[in-house]
Amino acid sequence: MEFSHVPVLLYETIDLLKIKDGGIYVDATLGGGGHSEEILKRANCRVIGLDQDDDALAYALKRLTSFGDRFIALKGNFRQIRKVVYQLGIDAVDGVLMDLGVSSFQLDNPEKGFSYNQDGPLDMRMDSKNPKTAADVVNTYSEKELISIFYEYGEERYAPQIARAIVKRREKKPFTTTLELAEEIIRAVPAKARREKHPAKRVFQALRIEVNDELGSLEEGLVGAVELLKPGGRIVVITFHSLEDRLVKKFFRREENPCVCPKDFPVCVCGKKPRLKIITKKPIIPGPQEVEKNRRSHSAKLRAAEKLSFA
Ligand SMILES: C[S@@+](CC[C@H](N)C(=O)[O-])C[C@H]1O[C@@H](n2cnc3c(N)ncnc32)[C@H](O)[C@@H]1O
Repeated sequence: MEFSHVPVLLYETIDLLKIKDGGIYVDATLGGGGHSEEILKRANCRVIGLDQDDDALAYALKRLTSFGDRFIALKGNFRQIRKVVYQLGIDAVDGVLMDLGVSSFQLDNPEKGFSYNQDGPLDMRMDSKNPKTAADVVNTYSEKELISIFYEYGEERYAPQIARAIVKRREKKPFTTTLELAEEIIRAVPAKARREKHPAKRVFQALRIEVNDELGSLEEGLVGAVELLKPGGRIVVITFHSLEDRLVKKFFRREENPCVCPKDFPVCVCGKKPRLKIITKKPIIPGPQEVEKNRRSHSAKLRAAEKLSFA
């Protein structure tokens, strides 16, 4: 299958990273290498590209081979960003980029099991070594657990109806494919919900987040990234749904203003020092032209912060 992915908010991202000669940058979500390529073109710098998907790594390696040893591709989860970079003998970097979620290549490849429009195995693992698939979640989690992940990770209002239908159906035959599940969800929701977005959209998002522990990885990845940054180094994060964006916003705010002393204390006694300065007071979003050219960019939000010199 042809690898196709249009990088989102490309020039905004590269400008915010302040790419410079001699700099070292981590593209923690390498994907098709679109952002990495632009970083490498911008200055005589180095890029460490990280991805947990073998197919993405293979494609990006081929695409960026002309940059020689300025580009290194590594397999790994960005929750271990520090460990992976330290293993290269590098103890600090000038910038980190996280362009979250899955690429168009992953979404459009039915074999990966992310699509509710095309049939494929109910998989959804970005890392094929991950032992848990979406089928495992759907066929083994209790009804209560399914309701909870559909509510929490999918913000799905019909979570109880959908979980009930899944549990009833799997008693007869476990789910194995994406369309089996999508069709069951369509049957489970009221008719009016079938007229708006695809009724399976939110449940598929929830399952993907659960299978890949996306929010847990993000929390750990952000902590690791900040520790890895040099003073003055920047972190840029592009999110695609409100759960991710909220997490990044809160993390940046906590790092900018970490004091936990009661408000009426005249001076800070908790000793927590700020480590970041937020660069984007409001998130940057794609303009209408970008959204028109690339529909998948419509929900993107970019936030950036800089590591403080004394942090
Ligand atoms: C939106 S795509 C990135 C696209 C890329 N910026 C480009 O221009 O082609 C996200 C990529 O990050 C990878 N990914 C998502 N979460 C990850 C994680 N926790 N650790 C490593 N890679 C991750 C996915 O496998 C996917 O290839």
